[in-house]
Amino acid sequence: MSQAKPQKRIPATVVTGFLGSGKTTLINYLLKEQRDKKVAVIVNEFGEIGIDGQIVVEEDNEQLVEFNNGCLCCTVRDDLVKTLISLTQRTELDAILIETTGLADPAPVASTFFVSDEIKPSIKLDAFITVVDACNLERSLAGSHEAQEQVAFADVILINKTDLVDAEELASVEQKLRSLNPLAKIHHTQNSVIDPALILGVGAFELAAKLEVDPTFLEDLDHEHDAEVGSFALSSEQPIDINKFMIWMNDVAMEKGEDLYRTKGLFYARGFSERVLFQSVRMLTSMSRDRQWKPDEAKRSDFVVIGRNLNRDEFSEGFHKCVVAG
Ligand SMILES: Nc1nc2c(ncn2[C@@H]2O[C@H](COP(=O)(O)OP(=O)(O)OP(=O)(O)O)[C@@H](O)[C@H]2O)c(=O)[nH]1
Repeated sequence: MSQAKPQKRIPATVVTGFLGSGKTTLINYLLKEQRDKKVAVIVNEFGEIGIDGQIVVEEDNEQLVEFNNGCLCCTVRDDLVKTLISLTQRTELDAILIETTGLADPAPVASTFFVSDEIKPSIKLDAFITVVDACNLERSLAGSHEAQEQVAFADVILINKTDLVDAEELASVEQKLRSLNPLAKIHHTQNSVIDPALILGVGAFELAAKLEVDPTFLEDLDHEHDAEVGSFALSSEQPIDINKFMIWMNDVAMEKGEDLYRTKGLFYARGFSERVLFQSVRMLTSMSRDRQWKPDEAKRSDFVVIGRNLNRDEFSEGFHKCVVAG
């Protein structure tokens, strides 16, 4: 009897970053480097004419380009879902790249992948890549909420235009980014040149991979800084009542959705033989079973919270109320 072939889920990579940071340069570079692959590109721009789309098309007609006029984060999320569905039906794709406008709020784009049952079986959000202009980071962050969110949401950050800053400035840019997003992988680039393997097919949920390599990774995560956007980690070695946690976090997400950008956690949950993965994007929360705990592994829960003006003590209190009393 022949077995049904499991459906391959196409990885989708969202490229975000502030105006002029080097997103189109990156997409073009990736297309050139991936000539042997079938890659679809969705370019999202304000305005009637898709300039970036025209720049991206180049001469290679193996690759598909779709346009959305308007901003992905506000008006055209339905269009994004429709475009993604049509892409999966049209051809066997190896990857999808989505370039957002420099002014995009990343949360609604991310949430598209969480909420749409139509695209979930065939497309997976692989990673959020945020391209940062090393020369203009401070200015962009100061002037734009979206720029802060793009950094806070990133799974991978490219500090681009390194040719325009000296080593000291570069170190300070990196420190600033780290304080806003301690989880993201950071790479330095010039003209967005990077090994595609470092940004494509990396898996959006970086926390699990990082903890495999370094279980103490989250221990130094608390940062004291003035920025409105920040992050902290909460941990416990005692089991968590995951139902209680979900109820609490759903309430918190509803109440603070505007300021709670993103959370990610791996939990030692009572009654589960697997690690439990929880993440949220603004008001949307999701939970799933991860791999089995290994026999020699110390069970623990680590939960990372990224957002604006969040009170760590309040979160810590709520979190520790979900710890099962020993
Ligand atoms: N000096 C320097 N210029 C760069 C680098 N990377 C990109 N640029 C230039 O920066 C400008 C903007 O690059 P784009 O790739 O169009 O930036 P973008 O993020 O797509 O811009 P928007 O679509 O406006 O948001 C272009 O003129 C690029 O050639 C770099 O590493 N160094």
